[in-house]
Amino acid sequence: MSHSPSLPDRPRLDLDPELTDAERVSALDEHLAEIAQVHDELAERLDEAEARREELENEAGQLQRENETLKTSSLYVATVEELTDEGAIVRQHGNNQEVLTEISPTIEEEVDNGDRVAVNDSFSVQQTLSSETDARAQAMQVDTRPQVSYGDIGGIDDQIREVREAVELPLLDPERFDTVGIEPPTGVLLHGPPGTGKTMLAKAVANGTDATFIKMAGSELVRKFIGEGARLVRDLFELANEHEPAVIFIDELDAVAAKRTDSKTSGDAEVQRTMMQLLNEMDGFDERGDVSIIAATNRFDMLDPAILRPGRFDRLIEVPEPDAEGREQIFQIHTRGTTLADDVDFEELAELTAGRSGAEIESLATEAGMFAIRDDRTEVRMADFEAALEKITDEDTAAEPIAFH
Ligand SMILES: Nc1ncnc2c1ncn2[C@@H]1O[C@H](COP(=O)(O)OP(=O)(O)OP(=O)(O)O)[C@@H](O)[C@H]1O
Repeated sequence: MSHSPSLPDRPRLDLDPELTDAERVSALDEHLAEIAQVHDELAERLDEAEARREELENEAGQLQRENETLKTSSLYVATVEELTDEGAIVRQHGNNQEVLTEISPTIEEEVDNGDRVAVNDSFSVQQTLSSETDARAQAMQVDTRPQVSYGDIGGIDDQIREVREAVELPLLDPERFDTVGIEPPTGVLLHGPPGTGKTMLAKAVANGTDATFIKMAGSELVRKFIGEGARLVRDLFELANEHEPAVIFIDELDAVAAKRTDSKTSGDAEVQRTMMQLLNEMDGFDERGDVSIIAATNRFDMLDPAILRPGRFDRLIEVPEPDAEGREQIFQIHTRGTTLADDVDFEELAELTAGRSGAEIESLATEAGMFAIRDDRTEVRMADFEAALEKITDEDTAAEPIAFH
């Protein structure tokens, strides 16, 4: 197809006034023929242009559709294992498949080993994932100055003492262990029902030793960051080293360290890999500096005994539901900033809340405050606590038929 930009010249007609009629007619005929020719030529050009327009329209439509599918089709998340001359080796999360693939030229420069990237159906790397979506940032919560102190925790004084012995002493006074000739515990495992202050305790230890608190939730490792568990565990210990002194807190340890089952599903294999990485990190713990490891679980019975061997989580501390005295203390702690009426009796409230955890007592105190606010009062009365307790008990009954006491 020709696309010559210039159009044929417009035929000109110069009639000599001296011409005879016959000559004039023949000149006009000739001119008409020229015009007809230019017309044909232009008509042909127009056809060509129309055809070209149609072709371009089709092309545009196709690109538009491709663009839409690219935008709407899901991309898979993978990690770049290695950049080679032949392309990038990426490992897809979820199924752990390793593939040799190419990187889209527009982002070739940005991609590095270890990056999280998005790949399309044919595994070609389409984009690198920004730091906001970076699993490391999402999976770990770093608090350089946790605000919890031992005085904020009620009813578990023995546990506080035990944790301090196991974690603070080796950090603050390592010679004492040397002198007696014993190894300080490697990891402390807090176990007990939910909401009893295990996380608080780990934060308070970090606060008490001026250490950075780094938390990772075991359940998220296996649910949200499938395929990345082992790498994240390695990152966790690396991060702790960078932030020395640091307290590593692994919540819901049972999610990554459950007893081995016979099933050979890939999910299980993935959890196993994560646990192996954790065991490796803990076994290499001697060379580590001022890093303490604390873990928590509500499902002690589910733990793989391998994780409890000496040199791993070798200090077990049970954090039970608070007793009456503990509940009274927790009421006091969570109403420190509250204006209380004289009739508020924590001893009685403690009796009324048998079986409740610290977390539940905290929400009870908040709920009681809400009753006072609704009633336009500035002080919270005993009746507000009672109403709050009733509300919470009703909610429990609605949520599950077997309620607390
Ligand atoms: N012993 C306690 N003293 C004071 N407050 C407590 C106590 N236990 C729990 N709380 C309150 O409940 C909240 C939740 O507690 P925390 O997260 O420490 O519980 P946990 O044992 O780690 O729970 P889970 O097992 O569900 O992670 C705390 O922020 C705190 O306000």
